[in-house]
Amino acid sequence: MYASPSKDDRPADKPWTVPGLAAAKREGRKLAMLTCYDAGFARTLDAAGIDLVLVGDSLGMVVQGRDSTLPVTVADIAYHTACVARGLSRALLVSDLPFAADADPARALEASVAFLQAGAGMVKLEGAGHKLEVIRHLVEREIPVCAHLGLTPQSVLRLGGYKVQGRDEAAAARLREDARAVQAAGASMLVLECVPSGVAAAITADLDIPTIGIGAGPGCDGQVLVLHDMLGLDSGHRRPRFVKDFLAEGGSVAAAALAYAEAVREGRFPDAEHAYA
Ligand SMILES: Nc1nc(=O)c2c([nH]1)NC[C@@H]1CN(c3ccc(C(=O)N[C@@H](CCC(=O)O)C(=O)O)cc3)CN21
Ligand SMILES: CC(C)C(=O)C(=O)O
Repeated sequence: MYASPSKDDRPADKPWTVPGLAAAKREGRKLAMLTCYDAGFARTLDAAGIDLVLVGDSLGMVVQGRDSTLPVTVADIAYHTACVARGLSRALLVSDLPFAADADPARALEASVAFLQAGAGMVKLEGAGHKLEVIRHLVEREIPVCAHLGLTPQSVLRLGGYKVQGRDEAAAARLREDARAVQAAGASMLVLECVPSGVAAAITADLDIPTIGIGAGPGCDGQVLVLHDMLGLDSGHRRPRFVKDFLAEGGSVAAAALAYAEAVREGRFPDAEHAYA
């Protein structure tokens, strides 16, 4: 028997699709995203209503204990993508192209195919510039792409540390141009990391694709945090301003994920204390 549609059919209970993300933005529904690296946490986050999970190259730091994301390989991300995929039934799985795997279109395609075949629904890559060609190459070959601008951790050697980006007017204008360019290249979503709240809000208003902030203020269409950070684990370095421990108030991993999802949806996270002015 087919269930008839009713007011009780919440679209939030259906698996997320790429078109669903753009619809969420149009309808003003905020997206809650967390990183995740294994099936056990994936099941818990999925059940708590987390919309998107990211197998981020942050796994190099929080899982492997390295001091940057640069040593992470395509095989590492593919392995964790397969693990996470087995734990999900509703959340959309995004996998990070690690350092240099997106250096040219052919390499990026090969890695992205491996991630989609392991269960990802989208791949993420850092930057604009020559990466625009990579985005177009992937999107033309039916691979949904999430772009990532602002603080791009794979640029840590050039940047000299993990610092807020787009602080002066010229840098903010460049960031806004890059954001328009990744959308024009075909990106379906955009992560904005460590940018002043006003700049992120302006970019969010400029674009039709959802923006997902981390240290980018409350004006984005969604938020992401590293799982270990929102569970209060010691990351081995100074805790960034945007990190909030949701386990402290939740009392369990499931409650922490639920509290995070609700705080994002209701616009209570991030507040000014967890953003850059
Ligand atoms: N555990 C963890 N959480 C993350 O969010 C994260 C990683 N690892 N690894 C990869 C990158 C590195 N990230 C970081 C790391 C440090 C800061 C940080 O301390 N930022 C300063 C900004 C200072 C400024 O420029 O004003 C801060 O005080 O928040 C930000 C992002 C984000 N990503
Ligand atoms: C922090 C998020 C956005 C990320 O890129 C990662 O986990 O690698």
